Amino acid sequence: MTTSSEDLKRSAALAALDHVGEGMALGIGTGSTAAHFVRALGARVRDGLGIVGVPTSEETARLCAAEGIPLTTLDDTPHLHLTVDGADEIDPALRLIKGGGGALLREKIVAAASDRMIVIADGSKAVPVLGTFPLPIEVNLFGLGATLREIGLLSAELGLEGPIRRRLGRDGEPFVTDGGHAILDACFGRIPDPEALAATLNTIPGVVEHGLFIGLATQAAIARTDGVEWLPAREANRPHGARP
Ligand SMILES: O=C(CO)[C@H](O)[C@H](O)COP(=O)(O)O
Repeated sequence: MTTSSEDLKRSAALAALDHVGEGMALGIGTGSTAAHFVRALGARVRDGLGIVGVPTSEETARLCAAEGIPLTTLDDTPHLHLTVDGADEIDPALRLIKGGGGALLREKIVAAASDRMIVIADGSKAVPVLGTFPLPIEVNLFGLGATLREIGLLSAELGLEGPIRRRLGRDGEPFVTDGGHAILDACFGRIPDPEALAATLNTIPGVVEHGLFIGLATQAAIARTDGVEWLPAREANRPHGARP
């Protein structure tokens, strides 16, 4: 019997669900893998599990509502126990590229508000070096051309070259995030020093956020045909608010 990629995503989601307990405040991720988690969590909630969730996108909020998962906001619940989310790439140090679904800003805010972040993914997302997946960068619509130029110039100083394109939606129109911003997809290829690139992007005024998640994931559940591999690069329970 063959195992489909959806089966693997579901296996990773179910492995993460084992870490959810009564009374938890959860960050709930976005994307097709996170959707498996939402559906499995919904079934547990209907069986009586008491949790509240903060969704990382309008799409996830709609799915949670359909599953009967009680939702809250970071205004009412600013400290979360655990976030479960997918990723586009995961390296051995648990550094991530996220934002393939365009939700990276809320995903990063929610992950940063959480004691722990479990990344769920099928094996295709585990890479030795980040960068094959184009890096999503959320930018303000004002000054978009100038921001794009600045990203190109500063990343070239780090030895990173390649096209940077404004993302289009399925309808061919420019993609707009839940926060009303644009996404640029930077096709740099290998990113040997993600910390340096993150620090550089953080200095560019029009950049709202970027898809490099560094020091946020505490564990990853990577589902392969022979089972779920956990990457515990660091033990869970990063002190709240402490980031390297
Ligand atoms: O970062 C994300 C959305 O912004 C997703 O978690 C990431 O794109 C993975 O999605 P999928 O599980 O559908 O492959």
